[in-house]
Amino acid sequence: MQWTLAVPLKPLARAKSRLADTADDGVRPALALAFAQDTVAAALACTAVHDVVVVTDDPLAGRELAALGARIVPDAPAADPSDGLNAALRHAAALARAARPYAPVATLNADLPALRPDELARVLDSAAAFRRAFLPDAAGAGTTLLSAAPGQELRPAFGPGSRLAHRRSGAVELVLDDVDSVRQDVDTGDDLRAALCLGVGPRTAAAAARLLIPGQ
Ligand SMILES: Nc1nc2c(ncn2[C@@H]2O[C@H](COP(=O)(O)OP(=O)(O)OP(=O)(O)O)[C@@H](O)[C@H]2O)c(=O)[nH]1
Ligand SMILES: C=C(OP(=O)(O)O)C(=O)O
Repeated sequence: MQWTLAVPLKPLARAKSRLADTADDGVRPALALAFAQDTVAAALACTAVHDVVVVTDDPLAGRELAALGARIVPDAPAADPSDGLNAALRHAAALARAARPYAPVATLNADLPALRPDELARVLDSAAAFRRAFLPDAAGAGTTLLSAAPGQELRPAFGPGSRLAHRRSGAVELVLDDVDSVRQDVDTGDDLRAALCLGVGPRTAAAAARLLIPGQ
């Protein structure tokens, strides 16, 4: 099955605020961009992926991710600004549906710098059996991927506790071995160290080397 992926990315100056103790304001935007570049490059290299739509209002990230082959769309105006992420995802999913009505759609967070194309393919192949499905993040409370089969609404419920929210919404939780790279999002310094242990993409490796993280 050939999926369209919607990848949301917050403006870089505001992204990854929980990494402030690991990466200060001067370097965090570049680190957030590196995460997104490695995520999108791995997604585009996945055999199950037809195309990647990045939803972002950040001009630099838009240019860099378009250069990798992603389509860039701006965030939708959100009625509730605290729900900007879910509004952005509904907007991207609607655009994806308009372009490819019979294709399955999935969202993928932009902070998966260790993402491996083969592991993403396994997750998407499993998701294809369900109307809606999701993958919990490595920490266990969040979500890194939410999928919707053709004809199904995505109904994203990202935010704190989204694993439970997606489960309660009727989406099927995917329970898979050996897909750590799709689950390892990076919110904190510990997450970044865990991702480095899995093996990150080249842009994140270069950006993290500049942080001089112990143990690298
Ligand atoms: N387009 C868009 N993407 C968003 C928005 N809010 C969050 N995201 C993206 O959604 C994904 C999951 O968000 P988080 O893991 O909380 O990332 P974050 O908001 O950069 O991190 P914190 O500042 O630490 O909360 C990441 O890829 C973010 O860039 C938004 O309002 N618009
Ligand atoms: C927005 C989310 O990301 P995180 O929990 O990583 O902030 C989520 O998992 O729903």
